Amino acid sequence: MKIALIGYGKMGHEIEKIALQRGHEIVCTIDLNETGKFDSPEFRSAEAAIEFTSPESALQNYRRAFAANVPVVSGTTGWLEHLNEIKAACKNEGQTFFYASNFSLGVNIFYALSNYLAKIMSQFPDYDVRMEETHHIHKLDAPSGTAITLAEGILENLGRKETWSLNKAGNENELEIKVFREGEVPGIHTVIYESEADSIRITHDAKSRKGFALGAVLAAEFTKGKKGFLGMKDMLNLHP
Ligand SMILES: NC(=O)C1=CN([C@@H]2O[C@H](COP(=O)(O)OP(=O)(O)OC[C@H]3O[C@@H](n4cnc5c(N)ncnc54)[C@H](O)[C@@H]3O)[C@@H](O)[C@H]2O)C=CC1
Ligand SMILES: O=C(O)C1=N[C@H](C(=O)O)C[C@H](O)C1
Repeated sequence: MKIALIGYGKMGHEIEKIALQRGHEIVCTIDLNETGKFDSPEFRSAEAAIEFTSPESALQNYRRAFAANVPVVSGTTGWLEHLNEIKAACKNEGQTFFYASNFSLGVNIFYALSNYLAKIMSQFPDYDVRMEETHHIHKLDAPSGTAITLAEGILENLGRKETWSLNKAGNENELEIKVFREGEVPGIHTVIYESEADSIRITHDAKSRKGFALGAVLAAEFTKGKKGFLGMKDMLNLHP
């Protein structure tokens, strides 16, 4: 497949390695201040563009790729206030867009496990729930996109928390997400249920960025011949 990379940072480089190993061709890379490349024949020839940039630039990148009729796979976090605009572009303009807050298989299994645990815990109000996430010091957004997806699943399935809050314990209707930034940590997410008697913790600990990158390349392969807004639920049959 002909793949373009929008964002040639930590994830862009990791994705390039996996894409080449899987026999794909990288036809174009676009990083900061290279927007002219969106109009190039190389970019226009891409069968999918994989976008990992920054919260502020993601939306513009999607629009530019759509203008060239190139399907987009994106993992950039922190831009979801514009989600409806992108869903509308898929529906009304026939664009293809695949989004995941986390592309790794392990985290998507973890989402399903956490949703199931929350459903069980809806019957046991003696347990309070909180979350923790740890990432490298370069990360721009907090909490992580993964933590927000986990929190949304818990709110939906637990039924006794109304919203999540960042680093703010105390209000019993709020699910606290505690954020840590340390060294070069690729990503650790923990969900903790605690009663007076005991605690139950489930953790996903990424060993590297390989799992995220493989998932993004698999998603690009999955978009072939498809239109509309796609996600991991479409690619994997994991979420209850
Ligand atoms: N969904 C997932 O599975 C994962 C998501 N991420 C997310 O992906 C994003 C990028 O992560 P990293 O690669 O670690 O960051 P990074 O900072 O290493 O790389 C981002 C790259 O995008 C470039 N960039 C910034 N603005 C741009 C623009 N307007 N056009 C083109 N390029 C631009 C930067 O110069 C940089 O090279 C973050 O939002 C992060 O949270 C990261 C890992 C996994
Ligand atoms: O910025 C990162 O590195 C990561 N970002 C994603 C997120 O915000 O959840 C996914 C992963 O945890 C790594």
